Amino acid sequence: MMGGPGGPARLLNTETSKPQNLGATLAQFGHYFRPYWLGVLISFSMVIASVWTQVTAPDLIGQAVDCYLYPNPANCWYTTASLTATANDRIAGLAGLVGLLVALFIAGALFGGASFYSMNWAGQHALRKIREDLFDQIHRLSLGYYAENEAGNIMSRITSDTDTIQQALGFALINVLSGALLIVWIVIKMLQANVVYALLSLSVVPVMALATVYFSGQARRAFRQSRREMGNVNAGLQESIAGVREVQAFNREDESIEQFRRANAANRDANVRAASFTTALNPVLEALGYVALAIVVVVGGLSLLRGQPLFGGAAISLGVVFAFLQYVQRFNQPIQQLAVMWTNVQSAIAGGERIFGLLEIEPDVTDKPGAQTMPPIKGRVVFDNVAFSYGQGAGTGATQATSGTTSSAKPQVLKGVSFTAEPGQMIAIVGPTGAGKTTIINLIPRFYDVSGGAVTIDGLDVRDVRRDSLRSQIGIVLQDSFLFSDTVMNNIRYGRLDANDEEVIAAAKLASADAFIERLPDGYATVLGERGGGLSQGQRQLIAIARAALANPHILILDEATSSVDTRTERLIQQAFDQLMEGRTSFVIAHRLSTIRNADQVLMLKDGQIIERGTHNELLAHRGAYYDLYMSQFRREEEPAAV
Ligand SMILES: Nc1ncnc2c1ncn2[C@@H]1O[C@H](COP(=O)(O)OP(=O)(O)OP(=O)(O)O)[C@@H](O)[C@H]1O
Repeated sequence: MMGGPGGPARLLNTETSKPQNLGATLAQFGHYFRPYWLGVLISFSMVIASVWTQVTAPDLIGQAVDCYLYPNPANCWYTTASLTATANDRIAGLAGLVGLLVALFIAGALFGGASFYSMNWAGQHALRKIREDLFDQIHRLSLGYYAENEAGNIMSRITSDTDTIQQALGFALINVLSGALLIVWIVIKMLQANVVYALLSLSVVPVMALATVYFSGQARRAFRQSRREMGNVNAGLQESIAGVREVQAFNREDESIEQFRRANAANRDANVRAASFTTALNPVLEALGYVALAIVVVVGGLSLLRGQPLFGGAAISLGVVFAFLQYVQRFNQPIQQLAVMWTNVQSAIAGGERIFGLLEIEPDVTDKPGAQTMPPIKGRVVFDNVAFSYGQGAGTGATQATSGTTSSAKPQVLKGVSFTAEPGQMIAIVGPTGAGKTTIINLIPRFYDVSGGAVTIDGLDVRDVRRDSLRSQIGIVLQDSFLFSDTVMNNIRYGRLDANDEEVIAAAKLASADAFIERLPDGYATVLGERGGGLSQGQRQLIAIARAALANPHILILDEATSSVDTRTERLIQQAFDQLMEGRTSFVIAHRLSTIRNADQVLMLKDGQIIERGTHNELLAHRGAYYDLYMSQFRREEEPAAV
């Protein structure tokens, strides 16, 4: 639950101590942009062209003054017009220059538009690939990863972090690039025009830079915090929705709402903080911009009035003062933009870091290079001295590495488990809660890898075969199998996607699910609610059995429901299980006496070890732990039969 031990607080730490490697993150972005290099190249070229129009315009405005309005041949390079040119000639020349300026502005706007368009094109393509890779990675990560990381946080990476990147690629990056280029280019132009005047005009720049670094640094920190809090808000939301039954059953609505409110308030505070820094920067830079303008006017005006340059250096013309006014004005705008947009780019980089961090996690269960395809399974399953502890794989290890915690020795959940299931046998696994029953069945389809020993099927170690070829031959029916919000037909078809309607219905009949499905409002076309809402638990299990039957697996794994369903449904489920298990090697976490009686072998598990094994009758005769379990748990089931 939110705020509980090992909950979002742990993730918050994970994020805080994560190394921030700008170079590596940029390299990753580069990797995704490489296929769209042409779009990026066009975009960058358009940025250069657009900035060129912006630095050329002040020159032309200066020339309008020096050549036509207040002619000064020494500074007029645009035309050979002399001081004696008539007013009409000067007006005509000025009109031509204005026409050129208009053309320059139009070209600048077109270049600017083209740069945004091509960057967006490349960005959207790269982002699509990033999303696809994320989605693939979600499926590659092992169950161990999901046991340690909240779904809400993972969703936040996929949705809000990619959104941040999208915004940055959409406009912030181009603004930052063109702003930076414009500033450098203007500085060079100013220095070329008049070094002393340029240095005086630029004297506020260090103050601007300091203000920018301070405010954007603070904003970046606040943005980071805000994104982390957003992850917590999402995790809380997701948990509350998924666990709504428990929340209501235990009257924990107030606590749940309060915890959510706290995470939400922390997110709000972080956002307000981020906003206050980004908005405070603008007025500060604007004020400094006016100071720069005042310096240009005062220094330029005094030099012109005195007819000699102040502080030495080359003489200044009125055209140069006009050009400098333009330069300084143009200079202010991108510096403000740069600072604000840079925080956007920074938050995108931070989002990228988190996304690439997720993409870089090596799943702890992967196919070996050159792993072979599992041949059709005959069904001999051997556990050979299997040991297992949770949280030892590479994927979960990576999480620990990023959280900075040292991995302590994990308790062994299975110790020296050995047994053999012959083809077609039914193995019932019994034992107290937490004994390791689920863990054993999780090792057969290789949801986790053993820490010691080996699990082999028909003599092949499950680690040596491709997981898809292994899992496609194993059917699993859990107590609460996941049903999708789709039709009943498609939910069953999930077991084998190429099955036709007749095959689906045949599987439903085998699972004794056909009768109740036919009674649903739209029969097989009935759309189920999320997680199979609208159906009883027994009905959901019957659909899950039909799904497994359709897959026609060689090995079956069944987790019998502990909660009681009505006797009729119970009988149906039992029949369905029996039908399904026929001729297949089956492993059943057994909660019903009838299942255990039918089992070829009963494995009695305690604290991760098999403490007794044999058939039901053999174990009863042994009068050990199984006998005690039988007396306390199963005897009741037998009594009515005995009457
Ligand atoms: N993902 C996990 N990470 C860490 N420990 C786990 C994880 N899953 C289970 N465990 C621990 O492993 C032990 C065995 O759990 P397992 O689920 O196999 O027991 P079980 O016999 O199936 O219990 P039950 O009958 O209650 O389902 C327990 O102590 C449990 O706390």
